[in-house]
Formats: sequence, C-alpha cells, structure tokens
Amino acid sequence: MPVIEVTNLHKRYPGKVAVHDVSFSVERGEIFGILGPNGAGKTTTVESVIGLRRPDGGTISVLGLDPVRDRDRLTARVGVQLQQSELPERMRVREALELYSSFYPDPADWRELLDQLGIADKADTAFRKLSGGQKQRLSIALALVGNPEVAVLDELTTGLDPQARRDTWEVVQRVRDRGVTVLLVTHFMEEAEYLCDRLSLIDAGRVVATDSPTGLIARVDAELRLRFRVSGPLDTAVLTALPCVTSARRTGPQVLVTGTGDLLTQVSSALSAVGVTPTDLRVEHTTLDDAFLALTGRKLVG
Ligand SMILES: Nc1ncnc2c1ncn2[C@@H]1O[C@H](COP(=O)(O)OP(=O)(O)OP(=O)(O)O)[C@@H](O)[C@H]1O
Repeated sequence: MPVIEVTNLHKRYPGKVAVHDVSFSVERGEIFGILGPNGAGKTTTVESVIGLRRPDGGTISVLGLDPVRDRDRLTARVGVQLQQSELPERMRVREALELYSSFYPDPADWRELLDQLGIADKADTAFRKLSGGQKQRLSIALALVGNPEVAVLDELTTGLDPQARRDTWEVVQRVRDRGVTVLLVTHFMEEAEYLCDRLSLIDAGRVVATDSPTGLIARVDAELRLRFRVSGPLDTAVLTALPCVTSARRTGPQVLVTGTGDLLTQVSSALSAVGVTPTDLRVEHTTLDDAFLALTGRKLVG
C-alpha cells in the first residue's frame, strides 16, 4: 500500500482554483518530489496532504489514514517543515528542540540532528539571532526530531547558500536511508534531479507527468547543446553545413550550436579546419527544465 495516496485532489480558494486535479502516490522509503513554478499549487497540495487544508474534491490517504479526520493520530508519525516557520524570538534553539521532542514518544537525538545540519554551535542561540539559512536548518531539525515515518519538506533549501543546500540534501538522503518516506516540494530543478526517486511535475494545478528524473528527461528529444566562445571571425555556415548540426547562432563572442549525435567531435574538427580555437567549450545536457518546457510549453524557472 502506498504511504501517501492523493487521488483527484481539487482545492479552491475564494475566486481561485489552486488545485484542479492532482493525483500521485508515494511508496515507502521513497523521496518523492513535487516540482513546479511559483503558484502551481504545490503548497496547497502538501498542506492538504498534512491535513491543514480540507480538499474540495478527491481523496487523500497518509499511512492509511485521512489527514483531516485523523490529524491527531498522524501528527506523531508525520514530520512537517513548512515555508516560513516562526518561533518565539527569545526561544533558544535547544529549548525549541527540547519542547518539540517532548511531543513525541520516540524522539531523535536533536544534538545529532543539529550536527548533521551544521548548526551544532547554535544550540544556545536565540531564534531571532539566527540567520535566514540557520532558521531554515532549524525548521528541518524540528520536522525530523519526532523520528517521523513520513517527512514533508516544503521549499527546504530556499534561502540557503549552495554549500548549505548540498549539506541539506545529504541530510535528506540520510533520513531516507533510515527508512523515512520523504515528500519534497521544490521549485529547484537541480534539487529535484539530485534527490528525488520520482517526482510529479505540476503546472497550473494539474500534474503534467510523474516519473523518475531520468524518465522525465528521456521524454524530451535528446538534442545536444554546445556552447563556446571565439575571439575572431567565424562563418557559422561551416557549422550548419555539418550533418549533425540543427542550428548555430553567434551572439558577440558566444556561439551556441544545437544538434544530435557526434556533435562535439564534428564541431571541433570543423572549427580546427578553419583555424578557429574555441574557448570555454561545454556540452549542455537535457535537464528537468527542458522536460518541463517540452511538456507545458513554459519554462520552470526564469
Ligand atoms: N489562501 C489563499 N487564498 C487565495 N488564493 C490562494 C491562497 N493560497 C494560495 N492561493 C493561490 O493559489 C495558487 C496556488 O498557490 P500555492 O501556494 O499552492 O502554489 P505553489 O506552487 O506552492 O507556489 P509557491 O511556490 O509560490 O508557494 C496561487 O495562484 C496562489 O496565489
């Protein structure tokens, strides 16, 4: 039986349908992602999964229970980290963790969690003195301190610098390695690609596709992109004449070539034949953003 099963979820706010029709199921021990642009309905979906919102249509089951009706029974088994969690300003980190630990029958060692999250030295710091990134990490610790069977993490690394983001990804992987099922909401495609076993792409309140990151990427026609810089003249016709090239565009010193097959070798030899030495040459691979664009006609970011 899936740990989380959402079937035809529909949720309206006054004057606005936030979620039209969302269905997905999450198996035990998975890291399952919900990826979509701002306003797609991700938060409304997870808030419904944890019983904070009552669906207007569809059904949700978490660990076999109804999140609204059985909210009390689920609280101890589902750890939740939501956007913008606030604590009393003067409360120290250790006090918050000791308080939260007292709510649960079998809490985790919070010192270990702080250590894993890289904020072990903040145990005696008041909440208001923490930086945005440290508050974020504390909210993850609070979500995990009850040793939950399911962890729901909404925009977990927003506001973190790249290193802290990577550290947090490792924490999530370790949590999953302990057997916890993770439902992760994100609008960072790298995060989804790196962490998720499977994910649903959602757009305008609907699931566009559900698959593994590689499965989603494989749905996109595998067109390669090659970028490099040239300092002198280059007639792009020498590139478009190559059988593997579909387009070649130059903007100032930047050249972007798209194509298939043996693009890198053919373009490199054609450039060398006309005496052009490319610099900063890189091959760009298909990403989840490309998959989202192919499936919805819109970009996930930017
Ligand atoms: N309480 C509310 N009342 C009215 N409209 C709302 C409410 N909460 C969200 N919405 C609207 O519902 C839509 C979906 O919002 P939701 O927060 O679920 O999306 P999201 O994908 O999580 O976006 P974000 O990443 O920006 O949080 C948006 O258009 C939003 O403006």
